[in-house]
Amino acid sequence: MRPRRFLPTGPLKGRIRVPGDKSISHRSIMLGALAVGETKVTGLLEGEDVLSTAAAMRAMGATVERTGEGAWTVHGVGVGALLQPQAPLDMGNSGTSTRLLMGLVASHPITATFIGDGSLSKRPMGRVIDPLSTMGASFEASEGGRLPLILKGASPAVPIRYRLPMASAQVKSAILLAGLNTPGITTVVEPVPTRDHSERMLRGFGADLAVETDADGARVISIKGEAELKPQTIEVPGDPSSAAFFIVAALVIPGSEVLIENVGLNPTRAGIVEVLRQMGGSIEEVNPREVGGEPVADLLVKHSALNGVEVDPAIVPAMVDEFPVLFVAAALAEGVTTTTGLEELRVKESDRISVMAAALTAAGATVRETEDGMIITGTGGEPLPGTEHAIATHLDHRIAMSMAVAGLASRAGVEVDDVRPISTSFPVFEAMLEGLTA
Ligand SMILES: O=C(O)C1=C[C@@H](OP(=O)(O)O)[C@@H](O)[C@H](O)C1
Ligand SMILES: C=C(OP(=O)(O)O)C(=O)O
Repeated sequence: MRPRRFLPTGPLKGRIRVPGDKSISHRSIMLGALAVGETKVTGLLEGEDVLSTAAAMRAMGATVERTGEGAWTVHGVGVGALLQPQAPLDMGNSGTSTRLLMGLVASHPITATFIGDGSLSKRPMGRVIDPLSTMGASFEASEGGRLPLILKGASPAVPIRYRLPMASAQVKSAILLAGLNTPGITTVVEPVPTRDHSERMLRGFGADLAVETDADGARVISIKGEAELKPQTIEVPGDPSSAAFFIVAALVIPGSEVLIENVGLNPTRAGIVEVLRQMGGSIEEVNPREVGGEPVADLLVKHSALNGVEVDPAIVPAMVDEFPVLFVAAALAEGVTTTTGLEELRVKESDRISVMAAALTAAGATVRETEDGMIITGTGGEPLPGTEHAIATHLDHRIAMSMAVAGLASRAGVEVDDVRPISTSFPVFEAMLEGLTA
């Protein structure tokens, strides 16, 4: 464990460029590994989660190489040609790697064992085991459908039409990726839209994928199997989930003004910007453009007096990973912030409702945990008192970074028990913070 106390700071000033989007980075390597020929990726996130995906694709036959900072090449094997891995696939802390790769393996004639760290081994995999079993894959999972698990792929797999029982881009993507090597048409019905990077990128790689809206307003996504993917050149935009920590820090620390360059603003991801603006946050989009088929802008963020809001549960999937840091913003706002519809937060790297409620309480904030959310009464801009003892982050990078931001806006600082998990998604977080406070 590497504990650290994040101390109160003066204004954040300067410009930063956050690392590449984690979701797009995972998918760049996976799809590159299924295309015959050379895929070139720039701006790849070199976090541990993405490195787990890279190692797994190597173990299944692809050549995945780093050629420079964030610059990678992938030589793929072709859809249907993944090789039998010779050792268990270690997914580390990464739910996305695990669930998406389970989809890929499910329709290949190979068997793979998936293992992970203490956090990942507690997370539910039944949500992908169910649809992938219907497609013909078989599973030997640990109790409750958890890792470690052994997955035997089906060849040929059977196409399905599956209605998502929860809002999850990982489950959607697992089924679509399984559909790539399944004869016929595989369909996912998505009542609540979630991040659409898989759809955009599968199309970009040449898969035959259609998206329609049914009579009830659900998205119906169909992919034609036995696809042939063509290698691509991909520029990965900056990760809005990483930018969120610095957006909130700049908003809550008096005198701050920060320009965050190259932030991905795909509408299925940008909910945090919308909610912080509703709270009164000054976030200006400078130089809007397209990068890698995704909308991107530089964000100019200035310290603002924030007000509590009632967050519309319909926006939850578009900011599902940003709630921990939103709770911090709410704890420093004027008035009450209410969040509902957050049940999915309980099955992330930690139970992000309970863990953040405990951490913010320890830092002196006024919060009440509910079954599906949190009600927070803010300080009206006064710093939080801070923590006496280290708060428990439970191997959850987003808890560590959110409470780091809370520490910057506190009187005594906030101590987190372990900052190592930060490198799963944002290895340069501490260095960037230093740069802005120097
Ligand atoms: O598809 C993806 O890349 C992701 C989907 C989300 O998970 P769920 O699908 O479990 O909501 C998100 O929390 C995760 O960080 C990345
Ligand atoms: C939930 C997250 O990631 P994953 O599910 O890939 O572990 C996250 O990064 O916040």
